[in-house]
Amino acid sequence: MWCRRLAGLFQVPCRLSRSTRHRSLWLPHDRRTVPAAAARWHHTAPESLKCAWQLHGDHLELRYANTLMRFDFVWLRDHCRSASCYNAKTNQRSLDTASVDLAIKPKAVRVDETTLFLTWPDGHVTRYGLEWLVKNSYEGQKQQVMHPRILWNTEIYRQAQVPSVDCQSFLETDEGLKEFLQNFLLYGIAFVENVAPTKEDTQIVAERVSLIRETIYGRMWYFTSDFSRGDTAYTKLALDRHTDTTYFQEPCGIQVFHCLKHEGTGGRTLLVDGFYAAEQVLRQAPDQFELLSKVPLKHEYVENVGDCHNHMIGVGPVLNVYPWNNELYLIRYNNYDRAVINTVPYDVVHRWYAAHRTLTAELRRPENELWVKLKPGKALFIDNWRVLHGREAFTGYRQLCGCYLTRDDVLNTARLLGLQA
Ligand SMILES: C[N+](C)(C)CCCC[C@H](N)C(=O)O
Ligand SMILES: O=C(O)CCC(=O)C(=O)O
Ligand SMILES: [Fe+2]
Repeated sequence: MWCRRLAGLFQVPCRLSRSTRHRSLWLPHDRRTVPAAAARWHHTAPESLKCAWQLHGDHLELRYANTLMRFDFVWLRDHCRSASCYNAKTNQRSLDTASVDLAIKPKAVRVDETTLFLTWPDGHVTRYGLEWLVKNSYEGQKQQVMHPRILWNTEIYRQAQVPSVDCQSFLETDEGLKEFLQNFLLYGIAFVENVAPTKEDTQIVAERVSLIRETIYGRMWYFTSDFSRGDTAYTKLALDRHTDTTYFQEPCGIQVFHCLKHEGTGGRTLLVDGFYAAEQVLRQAPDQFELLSKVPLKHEYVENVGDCHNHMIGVGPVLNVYPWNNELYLIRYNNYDRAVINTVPYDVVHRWYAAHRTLTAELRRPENELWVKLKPGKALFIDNWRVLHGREAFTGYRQLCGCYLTRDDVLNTARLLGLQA
């Protein structure tokens, strides 16, 4: 069980070609409403290959825009967009799904050039635009990614010459904010330049994008190497690449850093695209990728320093993928904060260590590392679900401020500006 390939990991999108072996089943067009018992192909126009459908005992099969879709009858009843089933003002379902007979079947089905019509046993009629069905069907979704991204190594990122946005245009124009967010969504990092080097100004910049996520570290935090908290971040030591708050059930979505002061040497910031590294693992060793996406483990934060007493535990795999299309959406990688592994039997744990090693080797390739020196005025936003950060050891006084953002609200802002997020 543990080692089974992810179903459809390499599956090509479910598109129907003309040479499909079902071809002989595609029967000529029939415009009449057909009783639900009919199990043969119907076309919307003679010879039309654009749209055809067939009723089966427990589902409707529909071919449209080169996509073969299968719809469960309860699904078709549940998503009815008629005024009594769906409130178009609030975009909310009014239908009580629990009142739908699980054995429901349409009494009659008809398809014209644009629309599917279903008549239910109680006489209720449901209509679906064929375009809507392609967009909203499982098969349609499977062919799409949720989040378009450009995976990068040092070379790819440098070649792309992604511009930083100027603070004024970021704060005052929608175009500035949109350009910033587009880069952030594509690369998982983005910079704002010419921010006044104070905590208050950093907060204004952060709040332009999202709500601040308050955590055990506060809302807006300052930190320096004073060991005021029981964590290596509050020292001058180097920090290897990691994502933050892996010990939360939902790790923070975005991290904002703004270096307010550094009088000394070292202290450069390291950035690595975790999804680029994970993709290399998927190519080289799909079984290892799968293991990393299936084996749940704990990360933990235990703190007892001064007045700070905290014990946080987060559970989840290193790689988190959407089950319907295997798209990676979250990497939890922090070897400092990884807890005792007690959720995995011994033979699996050994294979997990091997998989973790493969991923670590990719994450540590020098050609995947982006080193930047954060300076006062330059605020950095990091997608903490994707891009790992670290830092070089340093000397002297160094002060960083920043905050975490709630991911939902960053994506909300992006969608309102018309971006796919
Ligand atoms: C950013 N700030 C200094 C507030 C907190 C640092 C948290 C460090 C912790 N080891 C983690 O990786 O989550
Ligand atoms: O000091 C730094 O540059 C980053 C430290 C760190 O990893 C963190 O605060 O999350
Ligand atoms: Fe960190």
